[in-house]
Amino acid sequence: MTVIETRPSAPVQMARADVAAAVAAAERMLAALGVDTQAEHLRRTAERMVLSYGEVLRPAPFEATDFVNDAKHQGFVIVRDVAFAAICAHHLLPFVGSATVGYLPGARLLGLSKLTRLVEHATRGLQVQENVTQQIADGLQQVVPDNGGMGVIVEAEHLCMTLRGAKARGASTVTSAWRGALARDVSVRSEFLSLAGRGWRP
Ligand SMILES: Nc1nc2c(ncn2[C@@H]2O[C@H](COP(=O)(O)OP(=O)(O)OP(=O)(O)O)[C@@H](O)[C@H]2O)c(=O)[nH]1
Ligand SMILES: [Zn+2]
Repeated sequence: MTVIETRPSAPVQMARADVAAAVAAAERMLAALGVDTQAEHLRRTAERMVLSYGEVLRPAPFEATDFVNDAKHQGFVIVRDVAFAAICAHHLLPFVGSATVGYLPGARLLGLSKLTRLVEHATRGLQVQENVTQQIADGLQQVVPDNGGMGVIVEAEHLCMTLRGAKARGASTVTSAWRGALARDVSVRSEFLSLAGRGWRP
């Protein structure tokens, strides 16, 4: 069993964060934006901001329980539509969506919930969607190294693109990662897409 630790490169580590300094800075930022930080609803907002970011940015380690593949299952194992919310590295606004993650097992099977935990783990930190997609695939490779191939599809709405800026309401971004047989063989990839329920999409 592999323990997936906090990524050493995770940009935010609250253990190292100076919460008091962050609250003071957030207070100053709100005041500089013209916010009345003494109004009743806003008095503790700087502190809540800092604690909220601390909570959503830090990946929690987990144990990737695996089992012997005693039935010698050779078909795909796919968990579809794992919902997530992440924070974008460029604007610190959320991007919200879902991931579909699957692999062709070898001698070991991964506990199904661990596929969803890989998604949760990859969506902590200040992130961009392409990195989330690759990190889910990298994590899966780490916990089931003898897999025959894997596929990851991530779809999300970026609030930095829909709430502000381009205001592209309804636009979603799709990213994919293919490894092993799925990278080599278009028919294996097509089977994954059809099982993932995305065969009808470009
Ligand atoms: N590749 C990639 N880009 C992202 C992601 N999240 C946000 N961005 C983009 O990061 C870019 C930042 O561009 P800038 O021109 O520096 O920022 P900006 O002036 O706020 O740009 P606009 O959003 O176009 O108003 C924007 O095009 C965002 O859409 C992501 O997950 N992946
Ligand atoms: Zn953004």
